[in-house]
This record gives sequence, C-alpha cells and structure tokens, in this order.
Amino acid sequence: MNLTVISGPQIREVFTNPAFSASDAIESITRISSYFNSGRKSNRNYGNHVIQDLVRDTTRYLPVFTPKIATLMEKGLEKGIGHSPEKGGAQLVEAPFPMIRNMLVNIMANIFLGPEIAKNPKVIDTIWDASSDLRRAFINSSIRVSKWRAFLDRTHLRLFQPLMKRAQILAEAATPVVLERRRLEALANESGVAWERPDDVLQSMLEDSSKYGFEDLEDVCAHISILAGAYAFAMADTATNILYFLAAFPECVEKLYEEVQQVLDAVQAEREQTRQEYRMEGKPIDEALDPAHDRDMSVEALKRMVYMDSFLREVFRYRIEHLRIVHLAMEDVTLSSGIVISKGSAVISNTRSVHHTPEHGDDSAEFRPWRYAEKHKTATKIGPDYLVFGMGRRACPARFMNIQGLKMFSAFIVSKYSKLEIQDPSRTKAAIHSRLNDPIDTGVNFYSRA
Ligand code: HEM
Repeated sequence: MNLTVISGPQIREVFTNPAFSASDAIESITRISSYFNSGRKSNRNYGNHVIQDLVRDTTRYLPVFTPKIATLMEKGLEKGIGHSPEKGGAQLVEAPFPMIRNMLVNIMANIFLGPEIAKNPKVIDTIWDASSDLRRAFINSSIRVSKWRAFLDRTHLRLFQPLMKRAQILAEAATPVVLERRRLEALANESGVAWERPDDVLQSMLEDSSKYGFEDLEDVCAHISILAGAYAFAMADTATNILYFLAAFPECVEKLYEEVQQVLDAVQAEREQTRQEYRMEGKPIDEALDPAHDRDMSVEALKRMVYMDSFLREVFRYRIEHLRIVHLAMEDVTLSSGIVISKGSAVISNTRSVHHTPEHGDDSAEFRPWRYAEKHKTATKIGPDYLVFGMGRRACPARFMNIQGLKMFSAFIVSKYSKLEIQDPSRTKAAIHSRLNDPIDTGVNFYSRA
C-alpha cells in the first residue's frame, strides 16, 4: 500500500475531507472487524456505526458512573500501591502497567456489568483477556502486512473465535443476574411500586437491544467485552505514562496537589453554604448533599481542575508519535498542493508539524505542563492544533470518559503521594516517550503523604 506523509495544512485538508477515512485505515492495519466478528452476532456488516454509537451513549452516563469509578479507583490504588506514611519510605511498584490495567479492568467490569457480576473472578479474567486481545491487535498491526499474513490472521480469528469465548463466559455469569432483574421488575410492576433499576451499561444495553439490533445476551456481552476491554487497555497505557511524567517532572506534583485541595475546599464550602440555605428555608437535605461526599472526585470538581487538564493536554501533545493517524483514500483525491492520493492509498500525518509549532508557544519543543491552563483549550478539545483524538465528525468519542478517568487517576496520585521516582533514572527519557508497543522495564517508587 502506498503511504504518503502529510504535514501542516494538508493534515486539516485530509481530516475534513470525507474521501479520507481513519476507520478504514485502522481496519486495513489491524483487521479489527474480523476480531469483532469472531464474537458478535449482530452488526457484522462492515462500516456500521454501532461501536461508535455505544461509546457515545455510554459517555452520557458519565455523571452516574463517576462516583463508582472514584470509589473503585481509590480502592484499586490502595491495593496496587498502598499508602504507608508512617514508614516514610517509598513503595516500589515494579510493573506499573499491569497494576493499573488490573485496577481499570475491575472498574470497567463494575460499570459495564454491575458489582454482582463483576465479583466473579472469571468475569475479571475475561475483561482482562479482552483488553489483551485489543492490545495485541493494535500492537501487532502494520500497514505493510502482506495479503497472505492478513488472510492467516482472519482465518485464525474465524477458527478460534476469541471474542465468542469471552462473550460466552460473560453471558454465563450474567444470566442468573439478568433473570433475577426481570423477576424483580415484574414483581415491582405487579405491586405498583417503583423498580430500583440497576444503573450499569448492561441494563441500558438490554433495554436498548432493539435500537442496536442485539440478538441475545451473548451478543450484548460480546459488545460489552469490546468496549470494556478497549477502555481498560487504552487508559492503562496513558495512565502509566502519566506516572512517569509525574516522576520525571516532580515540580508538577505539588502544583497539582495544591489545585486538587483548592478545588475540593471550594466545592466543600459551596455545599455547606447550600445546606445552610436549605436549613433556613426548611428544605430537607437529601443524600446528594451528604457532607460525607463533600470532597468526592465529582464531575464538577474534576471539571474545575484547569491545571490538571493542562498537564494532561501537554502530556498528550508531547508524547504523541511524530508520524501518527493513518487515513485511507476512498477515491482519488488531489490535495491543494497538487499531490494526488490515489484510491486505496494511505496518508499518515506528521503530527509534529502541528503539535510542535509556535502556535503552542516559543518553547513548543519543551514539556510545559501549564501551557494550556486558563486558555480554554481543554484536553478533550479537538482542533487542527491538537490531533491526539482526531478532528471533526469522526473524532474519538471515547475521549470524554478517557480524560475524565485520567484526571481522576492523577488527582488521586498527587493527593496520596508527595513524590514519585523512576526506579532506574537512566530510563527516564525512554519512559516519558514510551508508546503502547514499547513497554518500559523500570518501576516507580511512590512516597506517601503524611
Ligand atoms: C488514549 C486513548 C485513545 C486515543 C488517543 C484515541 C484516538 C483516536 C483517534 C485519533 C481516532 C480517529 C479520529 C478521526 O478519524 O479523526 C479515534 C477514533 C475512534 N476511537 Fe479512539 N482513542 C483512544 C481511546 C479509545 C477508546 C478507549 C475507545 C472505545 C472504548 C475509542 C473508540 C473510538 C472510536 C469508536 C473511534 C471512531 C470514531 C468514528 O469513526 O466516528 N477510542 N480515536
């Protein structure tokens, strides 16, 4: 396949031209739909948008999921790293990536399938395997793969049906819970009382089965396996990278900690003010205003963390590979520069030509964590100057949940640890420039706050 490198204004031209497709390029590089079709029963036609729609719909429930994610993340970090201020020493995590992936797999199992199903160790192992399937697909992918190799990969998937195996295990674990939900719903309807509807993704997908065309519970579970696995693998990669950045740029930890404390103090004071107003007006103080939740990592609190947001946008800008995001030409296209990209050829963006320009400041070659603070350029804000999540109508729909989760993760880390250290300092440069297919073989020391 011909591959042309594009730079600067050409990138915008390609991203906004519907004759170019990033998803078709991903398909020809990863053959990902063969993996999806090794397990899903519906939506097998190439080019359908059900995965995109599901990601968008799931994002709508972020306010519901956020308190659950916060509780599970705090517990996961406690288990994976620990907190021992009395020792005064460091806790060493030799392999941060699997520790974080473990935590995220547990979070995803809980929000996608609910706590009862997520308690089952087989379910946790299955989401872990699903995230490994996707990781493998993206890591082993190559635009230069031969037709013969692509054929073998597809045949392997058809024969071994890995996603079908994952879906069957999840469906087996989910069946008794789903049947019990149906029984309780019918009982509530009969007795005219409100049914306490479970608020996990499984319930929403079951209710929206006809909208998405799902065939049965196994089919629903195949789609859950794809989404939960994707979040676990993609977020684990970035969260690990964030740890290395916090260790490599220690001055960030204190500034971010101060911001987290200021934001939580302000939210707490406002909630107290509201409670006082309620008391004066004789209004009841409901659970939402319970003082026990005053310092939660809520959607509102995370939104106010502008330095945290800037730090993340800068990590993404700085770490992105220089040649990234491939688009496939779906027809012959002549770019304004006169270059002709013929149908079936691919273009790859030189993102450095966009991310390392004076538009970002004179020091765009440096890591400046507060570059975007108060500039109204959030880590989810896509545009021609920030291509991490793509641009335009086809931009990554998972970026909202991704960024919010990463903000929460970083806020917990700086709240619990005053200093992070890369175990082998000679690996610092490699650690902050690490990529998905480039695991870093050095651990991180975490110094607990008193
Ligand atoms: C750090 C993690 C991630 C990064 C950097 C990323 C980046 C991207 C990029 C560059 C695109 C192409 C956009 C374009 O064509 O303009 C994209 C598309 C997409 N991403 Fe992500 N992504 C991430 C995580 C995820 C996750 C976890 C999911 C699913 C749960 C996901 C689902 C999608 C989907 C469905 C599309 C296609 C959108 C469409 O065609 O309308 N992404 N992503």
